[in-house]
Amino acid sequence: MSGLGAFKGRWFVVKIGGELAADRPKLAGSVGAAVRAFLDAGVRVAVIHGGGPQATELTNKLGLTPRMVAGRRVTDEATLEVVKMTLAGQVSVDVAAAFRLAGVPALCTTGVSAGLIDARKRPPKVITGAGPEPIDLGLVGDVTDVNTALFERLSEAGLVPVLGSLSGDAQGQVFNINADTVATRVAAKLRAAKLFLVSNVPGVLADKNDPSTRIPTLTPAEAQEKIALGVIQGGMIPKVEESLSMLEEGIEAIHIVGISPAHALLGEAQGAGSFGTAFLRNR
Ligand SMILES: Nc1ncnc2c1ncn2[C@@H]1O[C@H](COP(=O)(O)OP(=O)(O)O)[C@@H](O)[C@H]1O
Ligand SMILES: CC(=O)N[C@@H](CCC(=O)OP(=O)(O)O)C(=O)O
Repeated sequence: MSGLGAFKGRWFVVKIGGELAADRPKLAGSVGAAVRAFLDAGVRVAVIHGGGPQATELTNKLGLTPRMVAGRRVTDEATLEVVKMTLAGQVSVDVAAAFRLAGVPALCTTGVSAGLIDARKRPPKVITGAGPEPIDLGLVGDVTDVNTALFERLSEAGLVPVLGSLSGDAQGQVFNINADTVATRVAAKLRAAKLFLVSNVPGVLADKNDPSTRIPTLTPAEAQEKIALGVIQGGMIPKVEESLSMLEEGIEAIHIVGISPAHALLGEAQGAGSFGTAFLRNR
């Protein structure tokens, strides 16, 4: 028995790092198969994907210079064009194809569509790991609202909403948002039973270069300490920070999990800390 039946009717939100979209059969056999199993158990699923590596690659090809600050992209007009081309283009179609392969009816779009994700420009902020001065990230947004009624309707129609992490406002402005951030906000608004951040690493590692050092569970205090000590760096910082903010909003289970082995996501859904890193409010 899978144990997933306990979550029937609840939402699972799954975030896929952009890097994972490149290998469609691998994505289908891991995340796709897990989402199929969630749906079969009556769990509602929403997926958010990134596309950071593809955006960086295209930025370089165009002779522009990518700039990341603590895992977030500084986004001027030209960079936003690149992010639109990659997230809403290449990555969206690759993810759609992988889900087709897995027999998952995914409707792939971005948070801009029908106001699924509403945002406003993020004001300059002091960013962890980037010095004491406030940083203006340009056309990067903060989520202001999630159209949960539309998520519900898509789910009731038998579809899995799959969103690239672009968002917009009613004035027609488009914003780039870190996909981990969008996934966290969507999970909170949907009151999701679980949020999974699926990445190229098996979880939070005590030594980021050694996959055998996965930490099965972390409390908020332990996670903050690992950021302060520099054990958690770069793209892992937004994942962990967003996870912690979500725990503060009262949601109990966030899991950072890898794409390998293929059954890691499904296994982690059935046993917290068995294949990834689970964030728990208390232990
Ligand atoms: N302690 C850590 N444990 C695991 N990964 C870490 C750690 N510190 C930094 N990282 C880096 O974070 C990366 C994952 O973040 P990121 O590349 O943004 O993933 P994604 O594109 O899936 O959102 C890993 O590839 C790794 O290089
Ligand atoms: C503001 C910001 O940083 N946006 C991200 C959105 C894509 C993303 O998060 O992609 P991954 O999940 O593959 O890292 C970016 O432009 O890279």
